[in-house]
Amino acid sequence: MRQYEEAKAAHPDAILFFRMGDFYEMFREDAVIAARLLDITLTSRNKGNPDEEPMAGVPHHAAAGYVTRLLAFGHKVAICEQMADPSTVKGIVPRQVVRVITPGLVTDTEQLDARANHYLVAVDNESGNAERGIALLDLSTGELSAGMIPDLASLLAELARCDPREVLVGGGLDPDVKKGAELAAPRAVLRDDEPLDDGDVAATIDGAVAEPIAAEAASTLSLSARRAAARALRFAHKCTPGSPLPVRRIAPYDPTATMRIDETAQVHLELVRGADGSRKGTLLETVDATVTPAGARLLRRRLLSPLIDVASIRRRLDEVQAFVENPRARGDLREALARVGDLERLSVRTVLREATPKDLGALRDGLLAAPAAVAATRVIVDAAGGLGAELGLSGRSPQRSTGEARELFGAEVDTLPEIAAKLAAALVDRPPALAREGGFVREEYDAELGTQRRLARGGAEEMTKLEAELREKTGAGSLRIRFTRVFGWYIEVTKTHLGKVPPDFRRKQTVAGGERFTSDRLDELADGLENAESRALARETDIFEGLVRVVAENAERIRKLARTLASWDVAAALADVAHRQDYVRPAVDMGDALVIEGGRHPVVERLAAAGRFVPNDTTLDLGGDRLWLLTGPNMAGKSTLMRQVALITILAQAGSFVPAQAARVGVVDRVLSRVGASDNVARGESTFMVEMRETATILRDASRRSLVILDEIGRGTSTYDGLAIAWAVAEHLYDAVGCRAMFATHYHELTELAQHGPGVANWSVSAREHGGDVVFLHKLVRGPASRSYGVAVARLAGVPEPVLARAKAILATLEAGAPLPSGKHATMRGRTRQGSVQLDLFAKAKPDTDAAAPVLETLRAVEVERLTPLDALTFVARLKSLLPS
Ligand SMILES: Nc1ncnc2c1ncn2[C@@H]1O[C@H](COP(=O)(O)OP(=O)(O)OP(=O)(O)O)[C@@H](O)[C@H]1O
Repeated sequence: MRQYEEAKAAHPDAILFFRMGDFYEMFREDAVIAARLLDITLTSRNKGNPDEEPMAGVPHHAAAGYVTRLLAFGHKVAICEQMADPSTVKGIVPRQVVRVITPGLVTDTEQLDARANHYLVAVDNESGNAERGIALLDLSTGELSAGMIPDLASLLAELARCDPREVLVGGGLDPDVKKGAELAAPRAVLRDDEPLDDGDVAATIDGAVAEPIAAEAASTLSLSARRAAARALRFAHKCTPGSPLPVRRIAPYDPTATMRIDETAQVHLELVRGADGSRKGTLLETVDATVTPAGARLLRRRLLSPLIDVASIRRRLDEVQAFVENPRARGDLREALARVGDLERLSVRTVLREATPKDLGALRDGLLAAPAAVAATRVIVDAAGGLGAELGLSGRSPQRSTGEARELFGAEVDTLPEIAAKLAAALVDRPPALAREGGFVREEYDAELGTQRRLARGGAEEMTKLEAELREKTGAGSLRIRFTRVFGWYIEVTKTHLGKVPPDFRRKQTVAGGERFTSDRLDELADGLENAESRALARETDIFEGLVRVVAENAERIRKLARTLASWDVAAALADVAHRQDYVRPAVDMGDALVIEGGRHPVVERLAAAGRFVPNDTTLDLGGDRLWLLTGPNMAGKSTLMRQVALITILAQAGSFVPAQAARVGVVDRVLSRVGASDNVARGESTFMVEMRETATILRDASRRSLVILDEIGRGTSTYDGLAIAWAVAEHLYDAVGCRAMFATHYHELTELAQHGPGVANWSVSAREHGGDVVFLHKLVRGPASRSYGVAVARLAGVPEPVLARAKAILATLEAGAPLPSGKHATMRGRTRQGSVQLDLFAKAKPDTDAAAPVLETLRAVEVERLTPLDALTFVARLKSLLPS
């Protein structure tokens, strides 16, 4: 247990999987926790003795599944392995913790979602400022980026975007970060990180990786960013003590270089996760036709951080267009890529010395498929002279030159032919997942291996021959030569034939049906055979380690290839979607307009029956209509329309074609949205509180270049408050922010805002009533909605007829300005229509009105300290009497 004590002392916060033969055993508290969480039997070690203690175990070959479950509960798992074959060691087998698996540091392809990155995030807040350093590490792909985050809202947007499994916070977990992070990154385990001295930053970074990267990082990154990177690397390095981390650079991460999609907008727009947390019904699911895991991950990242640099966006669109125009190249490429697999993650596994023969086999298949992918893109380069015109509204039609196409698709792509050839020559067609049983290297690959295998095979044949010989010689028909792992080779003779056993047989064991023997000849053959087998296995292990080393040395080349293939995969996939779903290339510029002709909602159009989705034109333009007031009955399609505008913008800036007949997108820096009312019980806040908080964020963060989408602001409170807030918010967006905004509302009074100034436009989504039922046309028309059809929609929803009839009657009287059934006046709408109360919300606050003047005068004159309580009451009554009734 000394070894156990040592390993546990080094990793007190992890559950220790202590390898003993074919099992990983857990002891004490670890065993108790694991038994409870994994539903495995809790036993005890040294039962009945004073040092009896709890123990639980899992078979080593099934460990991955158990580890995954423990990680899901937020635990760390330390894997302590036997470092030598127990049969070759005298005394205690040396053991060592080779890996600590934590929720954020998973590299086993079986445990990872192939189509999403798996991040550990480190936040450095030691300065205590709102501006923090942030680092994003995906150990499974070896990517690390770091930068500065200006404020808490940006931090939460970033956490929501990358959906980390673990967040390290240096400088103390302040309650705001903790609360925000728990909501923005619900799957993450939050950890307080240890202190870090500024002087240790460079050494910590370089100590964790194979080749120094700290100096280069210092030239591009701020100290806080590097501190965050050092925290992530320090943590990861402690978890993979045996090998340097597969990180080759710290990529600068600049949140201002990409469109920020607010945490709430990500949720409301259902970009990558739907309401139920899955991919179902999301934008990602609709446009993700990638065929490689790395391509899927890249597309996901691109959708969550669209670009704002026009040239880069056009470059991506050029790639997509090239594949739209070359369906054959697209098809060939996708066919080749489908065989490529996950080169990125597999190469990282070789660097971490975690690769299995199966992984090497997959790498081989991927590398062998790469040249066909390159050849497919060559077709595009060759056809480049004749590439067509840019579509969309820009009116330009640039002819792409061969040079540009060559630049797009890389003049030279290194497909590592020598590594592919080596792996192809060495490995069998389908290598097994476990290295220790051998059988994955081709016999022809290595002379020594060939010799030993032949000897082993020869030995096995000799055994068969010997068995036949002995049977014949002794006349014992039931004589068998057998092998078991524990017992080795033996000759078994059943009871009936024992009399025929020759004298040179030596008895080894008595079993139920007979006796087991050995002989000199059998021993000699068995030795030869075992020797040959173990030599063959040793040789194979050497070859395997050599191959892993060679691949690891070339990991950076493989990753470069993987990145190229991933970006082609994304372009070809988007082209495929564009082709199938009839998307067009958007024109993207730095203008102020967002012009969509015949736009469709990418997700809703797929769910609608074929041909039933109604396209709509929308133009938001800082020089024209920039604030849309959208009215229309429930279920008319207001939310759908607004989301469609946001999604088309996001798709365009992510570099995708868009679901429209034509589109021009003047770059948007942020998409901010507040859609629908949702309770946030976790935050302990009411619907209205959440709504106002989100609205506050929008008003604070929106810039002139932002796109703001507000759906039914103010609905969570009383009508007057709600309308007043909605009105003021719309005004602020118009006057102070001056951005492009869409505002859907059921407050018909709000449509009067159109008189506020140029650029405020009323639109409505039309519906028709037909025999008491409402028919949704889903078509946008200029002007406010004429009425709201609430009662008709209620009928659609199955509200009983008597209730509907009563509602209709009340509505009619209200609209005529009559009081409520209780006798009191209630609605704003009725009175406004009659003109009896005109809302004058735009009027600036007026100075004291004439009516209030006597009240104020009286108030000013009173000497408060001379009033008795009774006087005070009388005084209030007098004040009241001075006010006009
Ligand atoms: N352009 C369209 N073409 C066809 N069907 C549409 C269209 N727009 C919306 N729909 C359908 O109408 C349904 C209701 O749309 P949506 O939720 O956008 O309405 P809404 O006006 O926002 O309603 P509410 O005011 O009740 O929130 C959608 O689920 C969709 O199926």
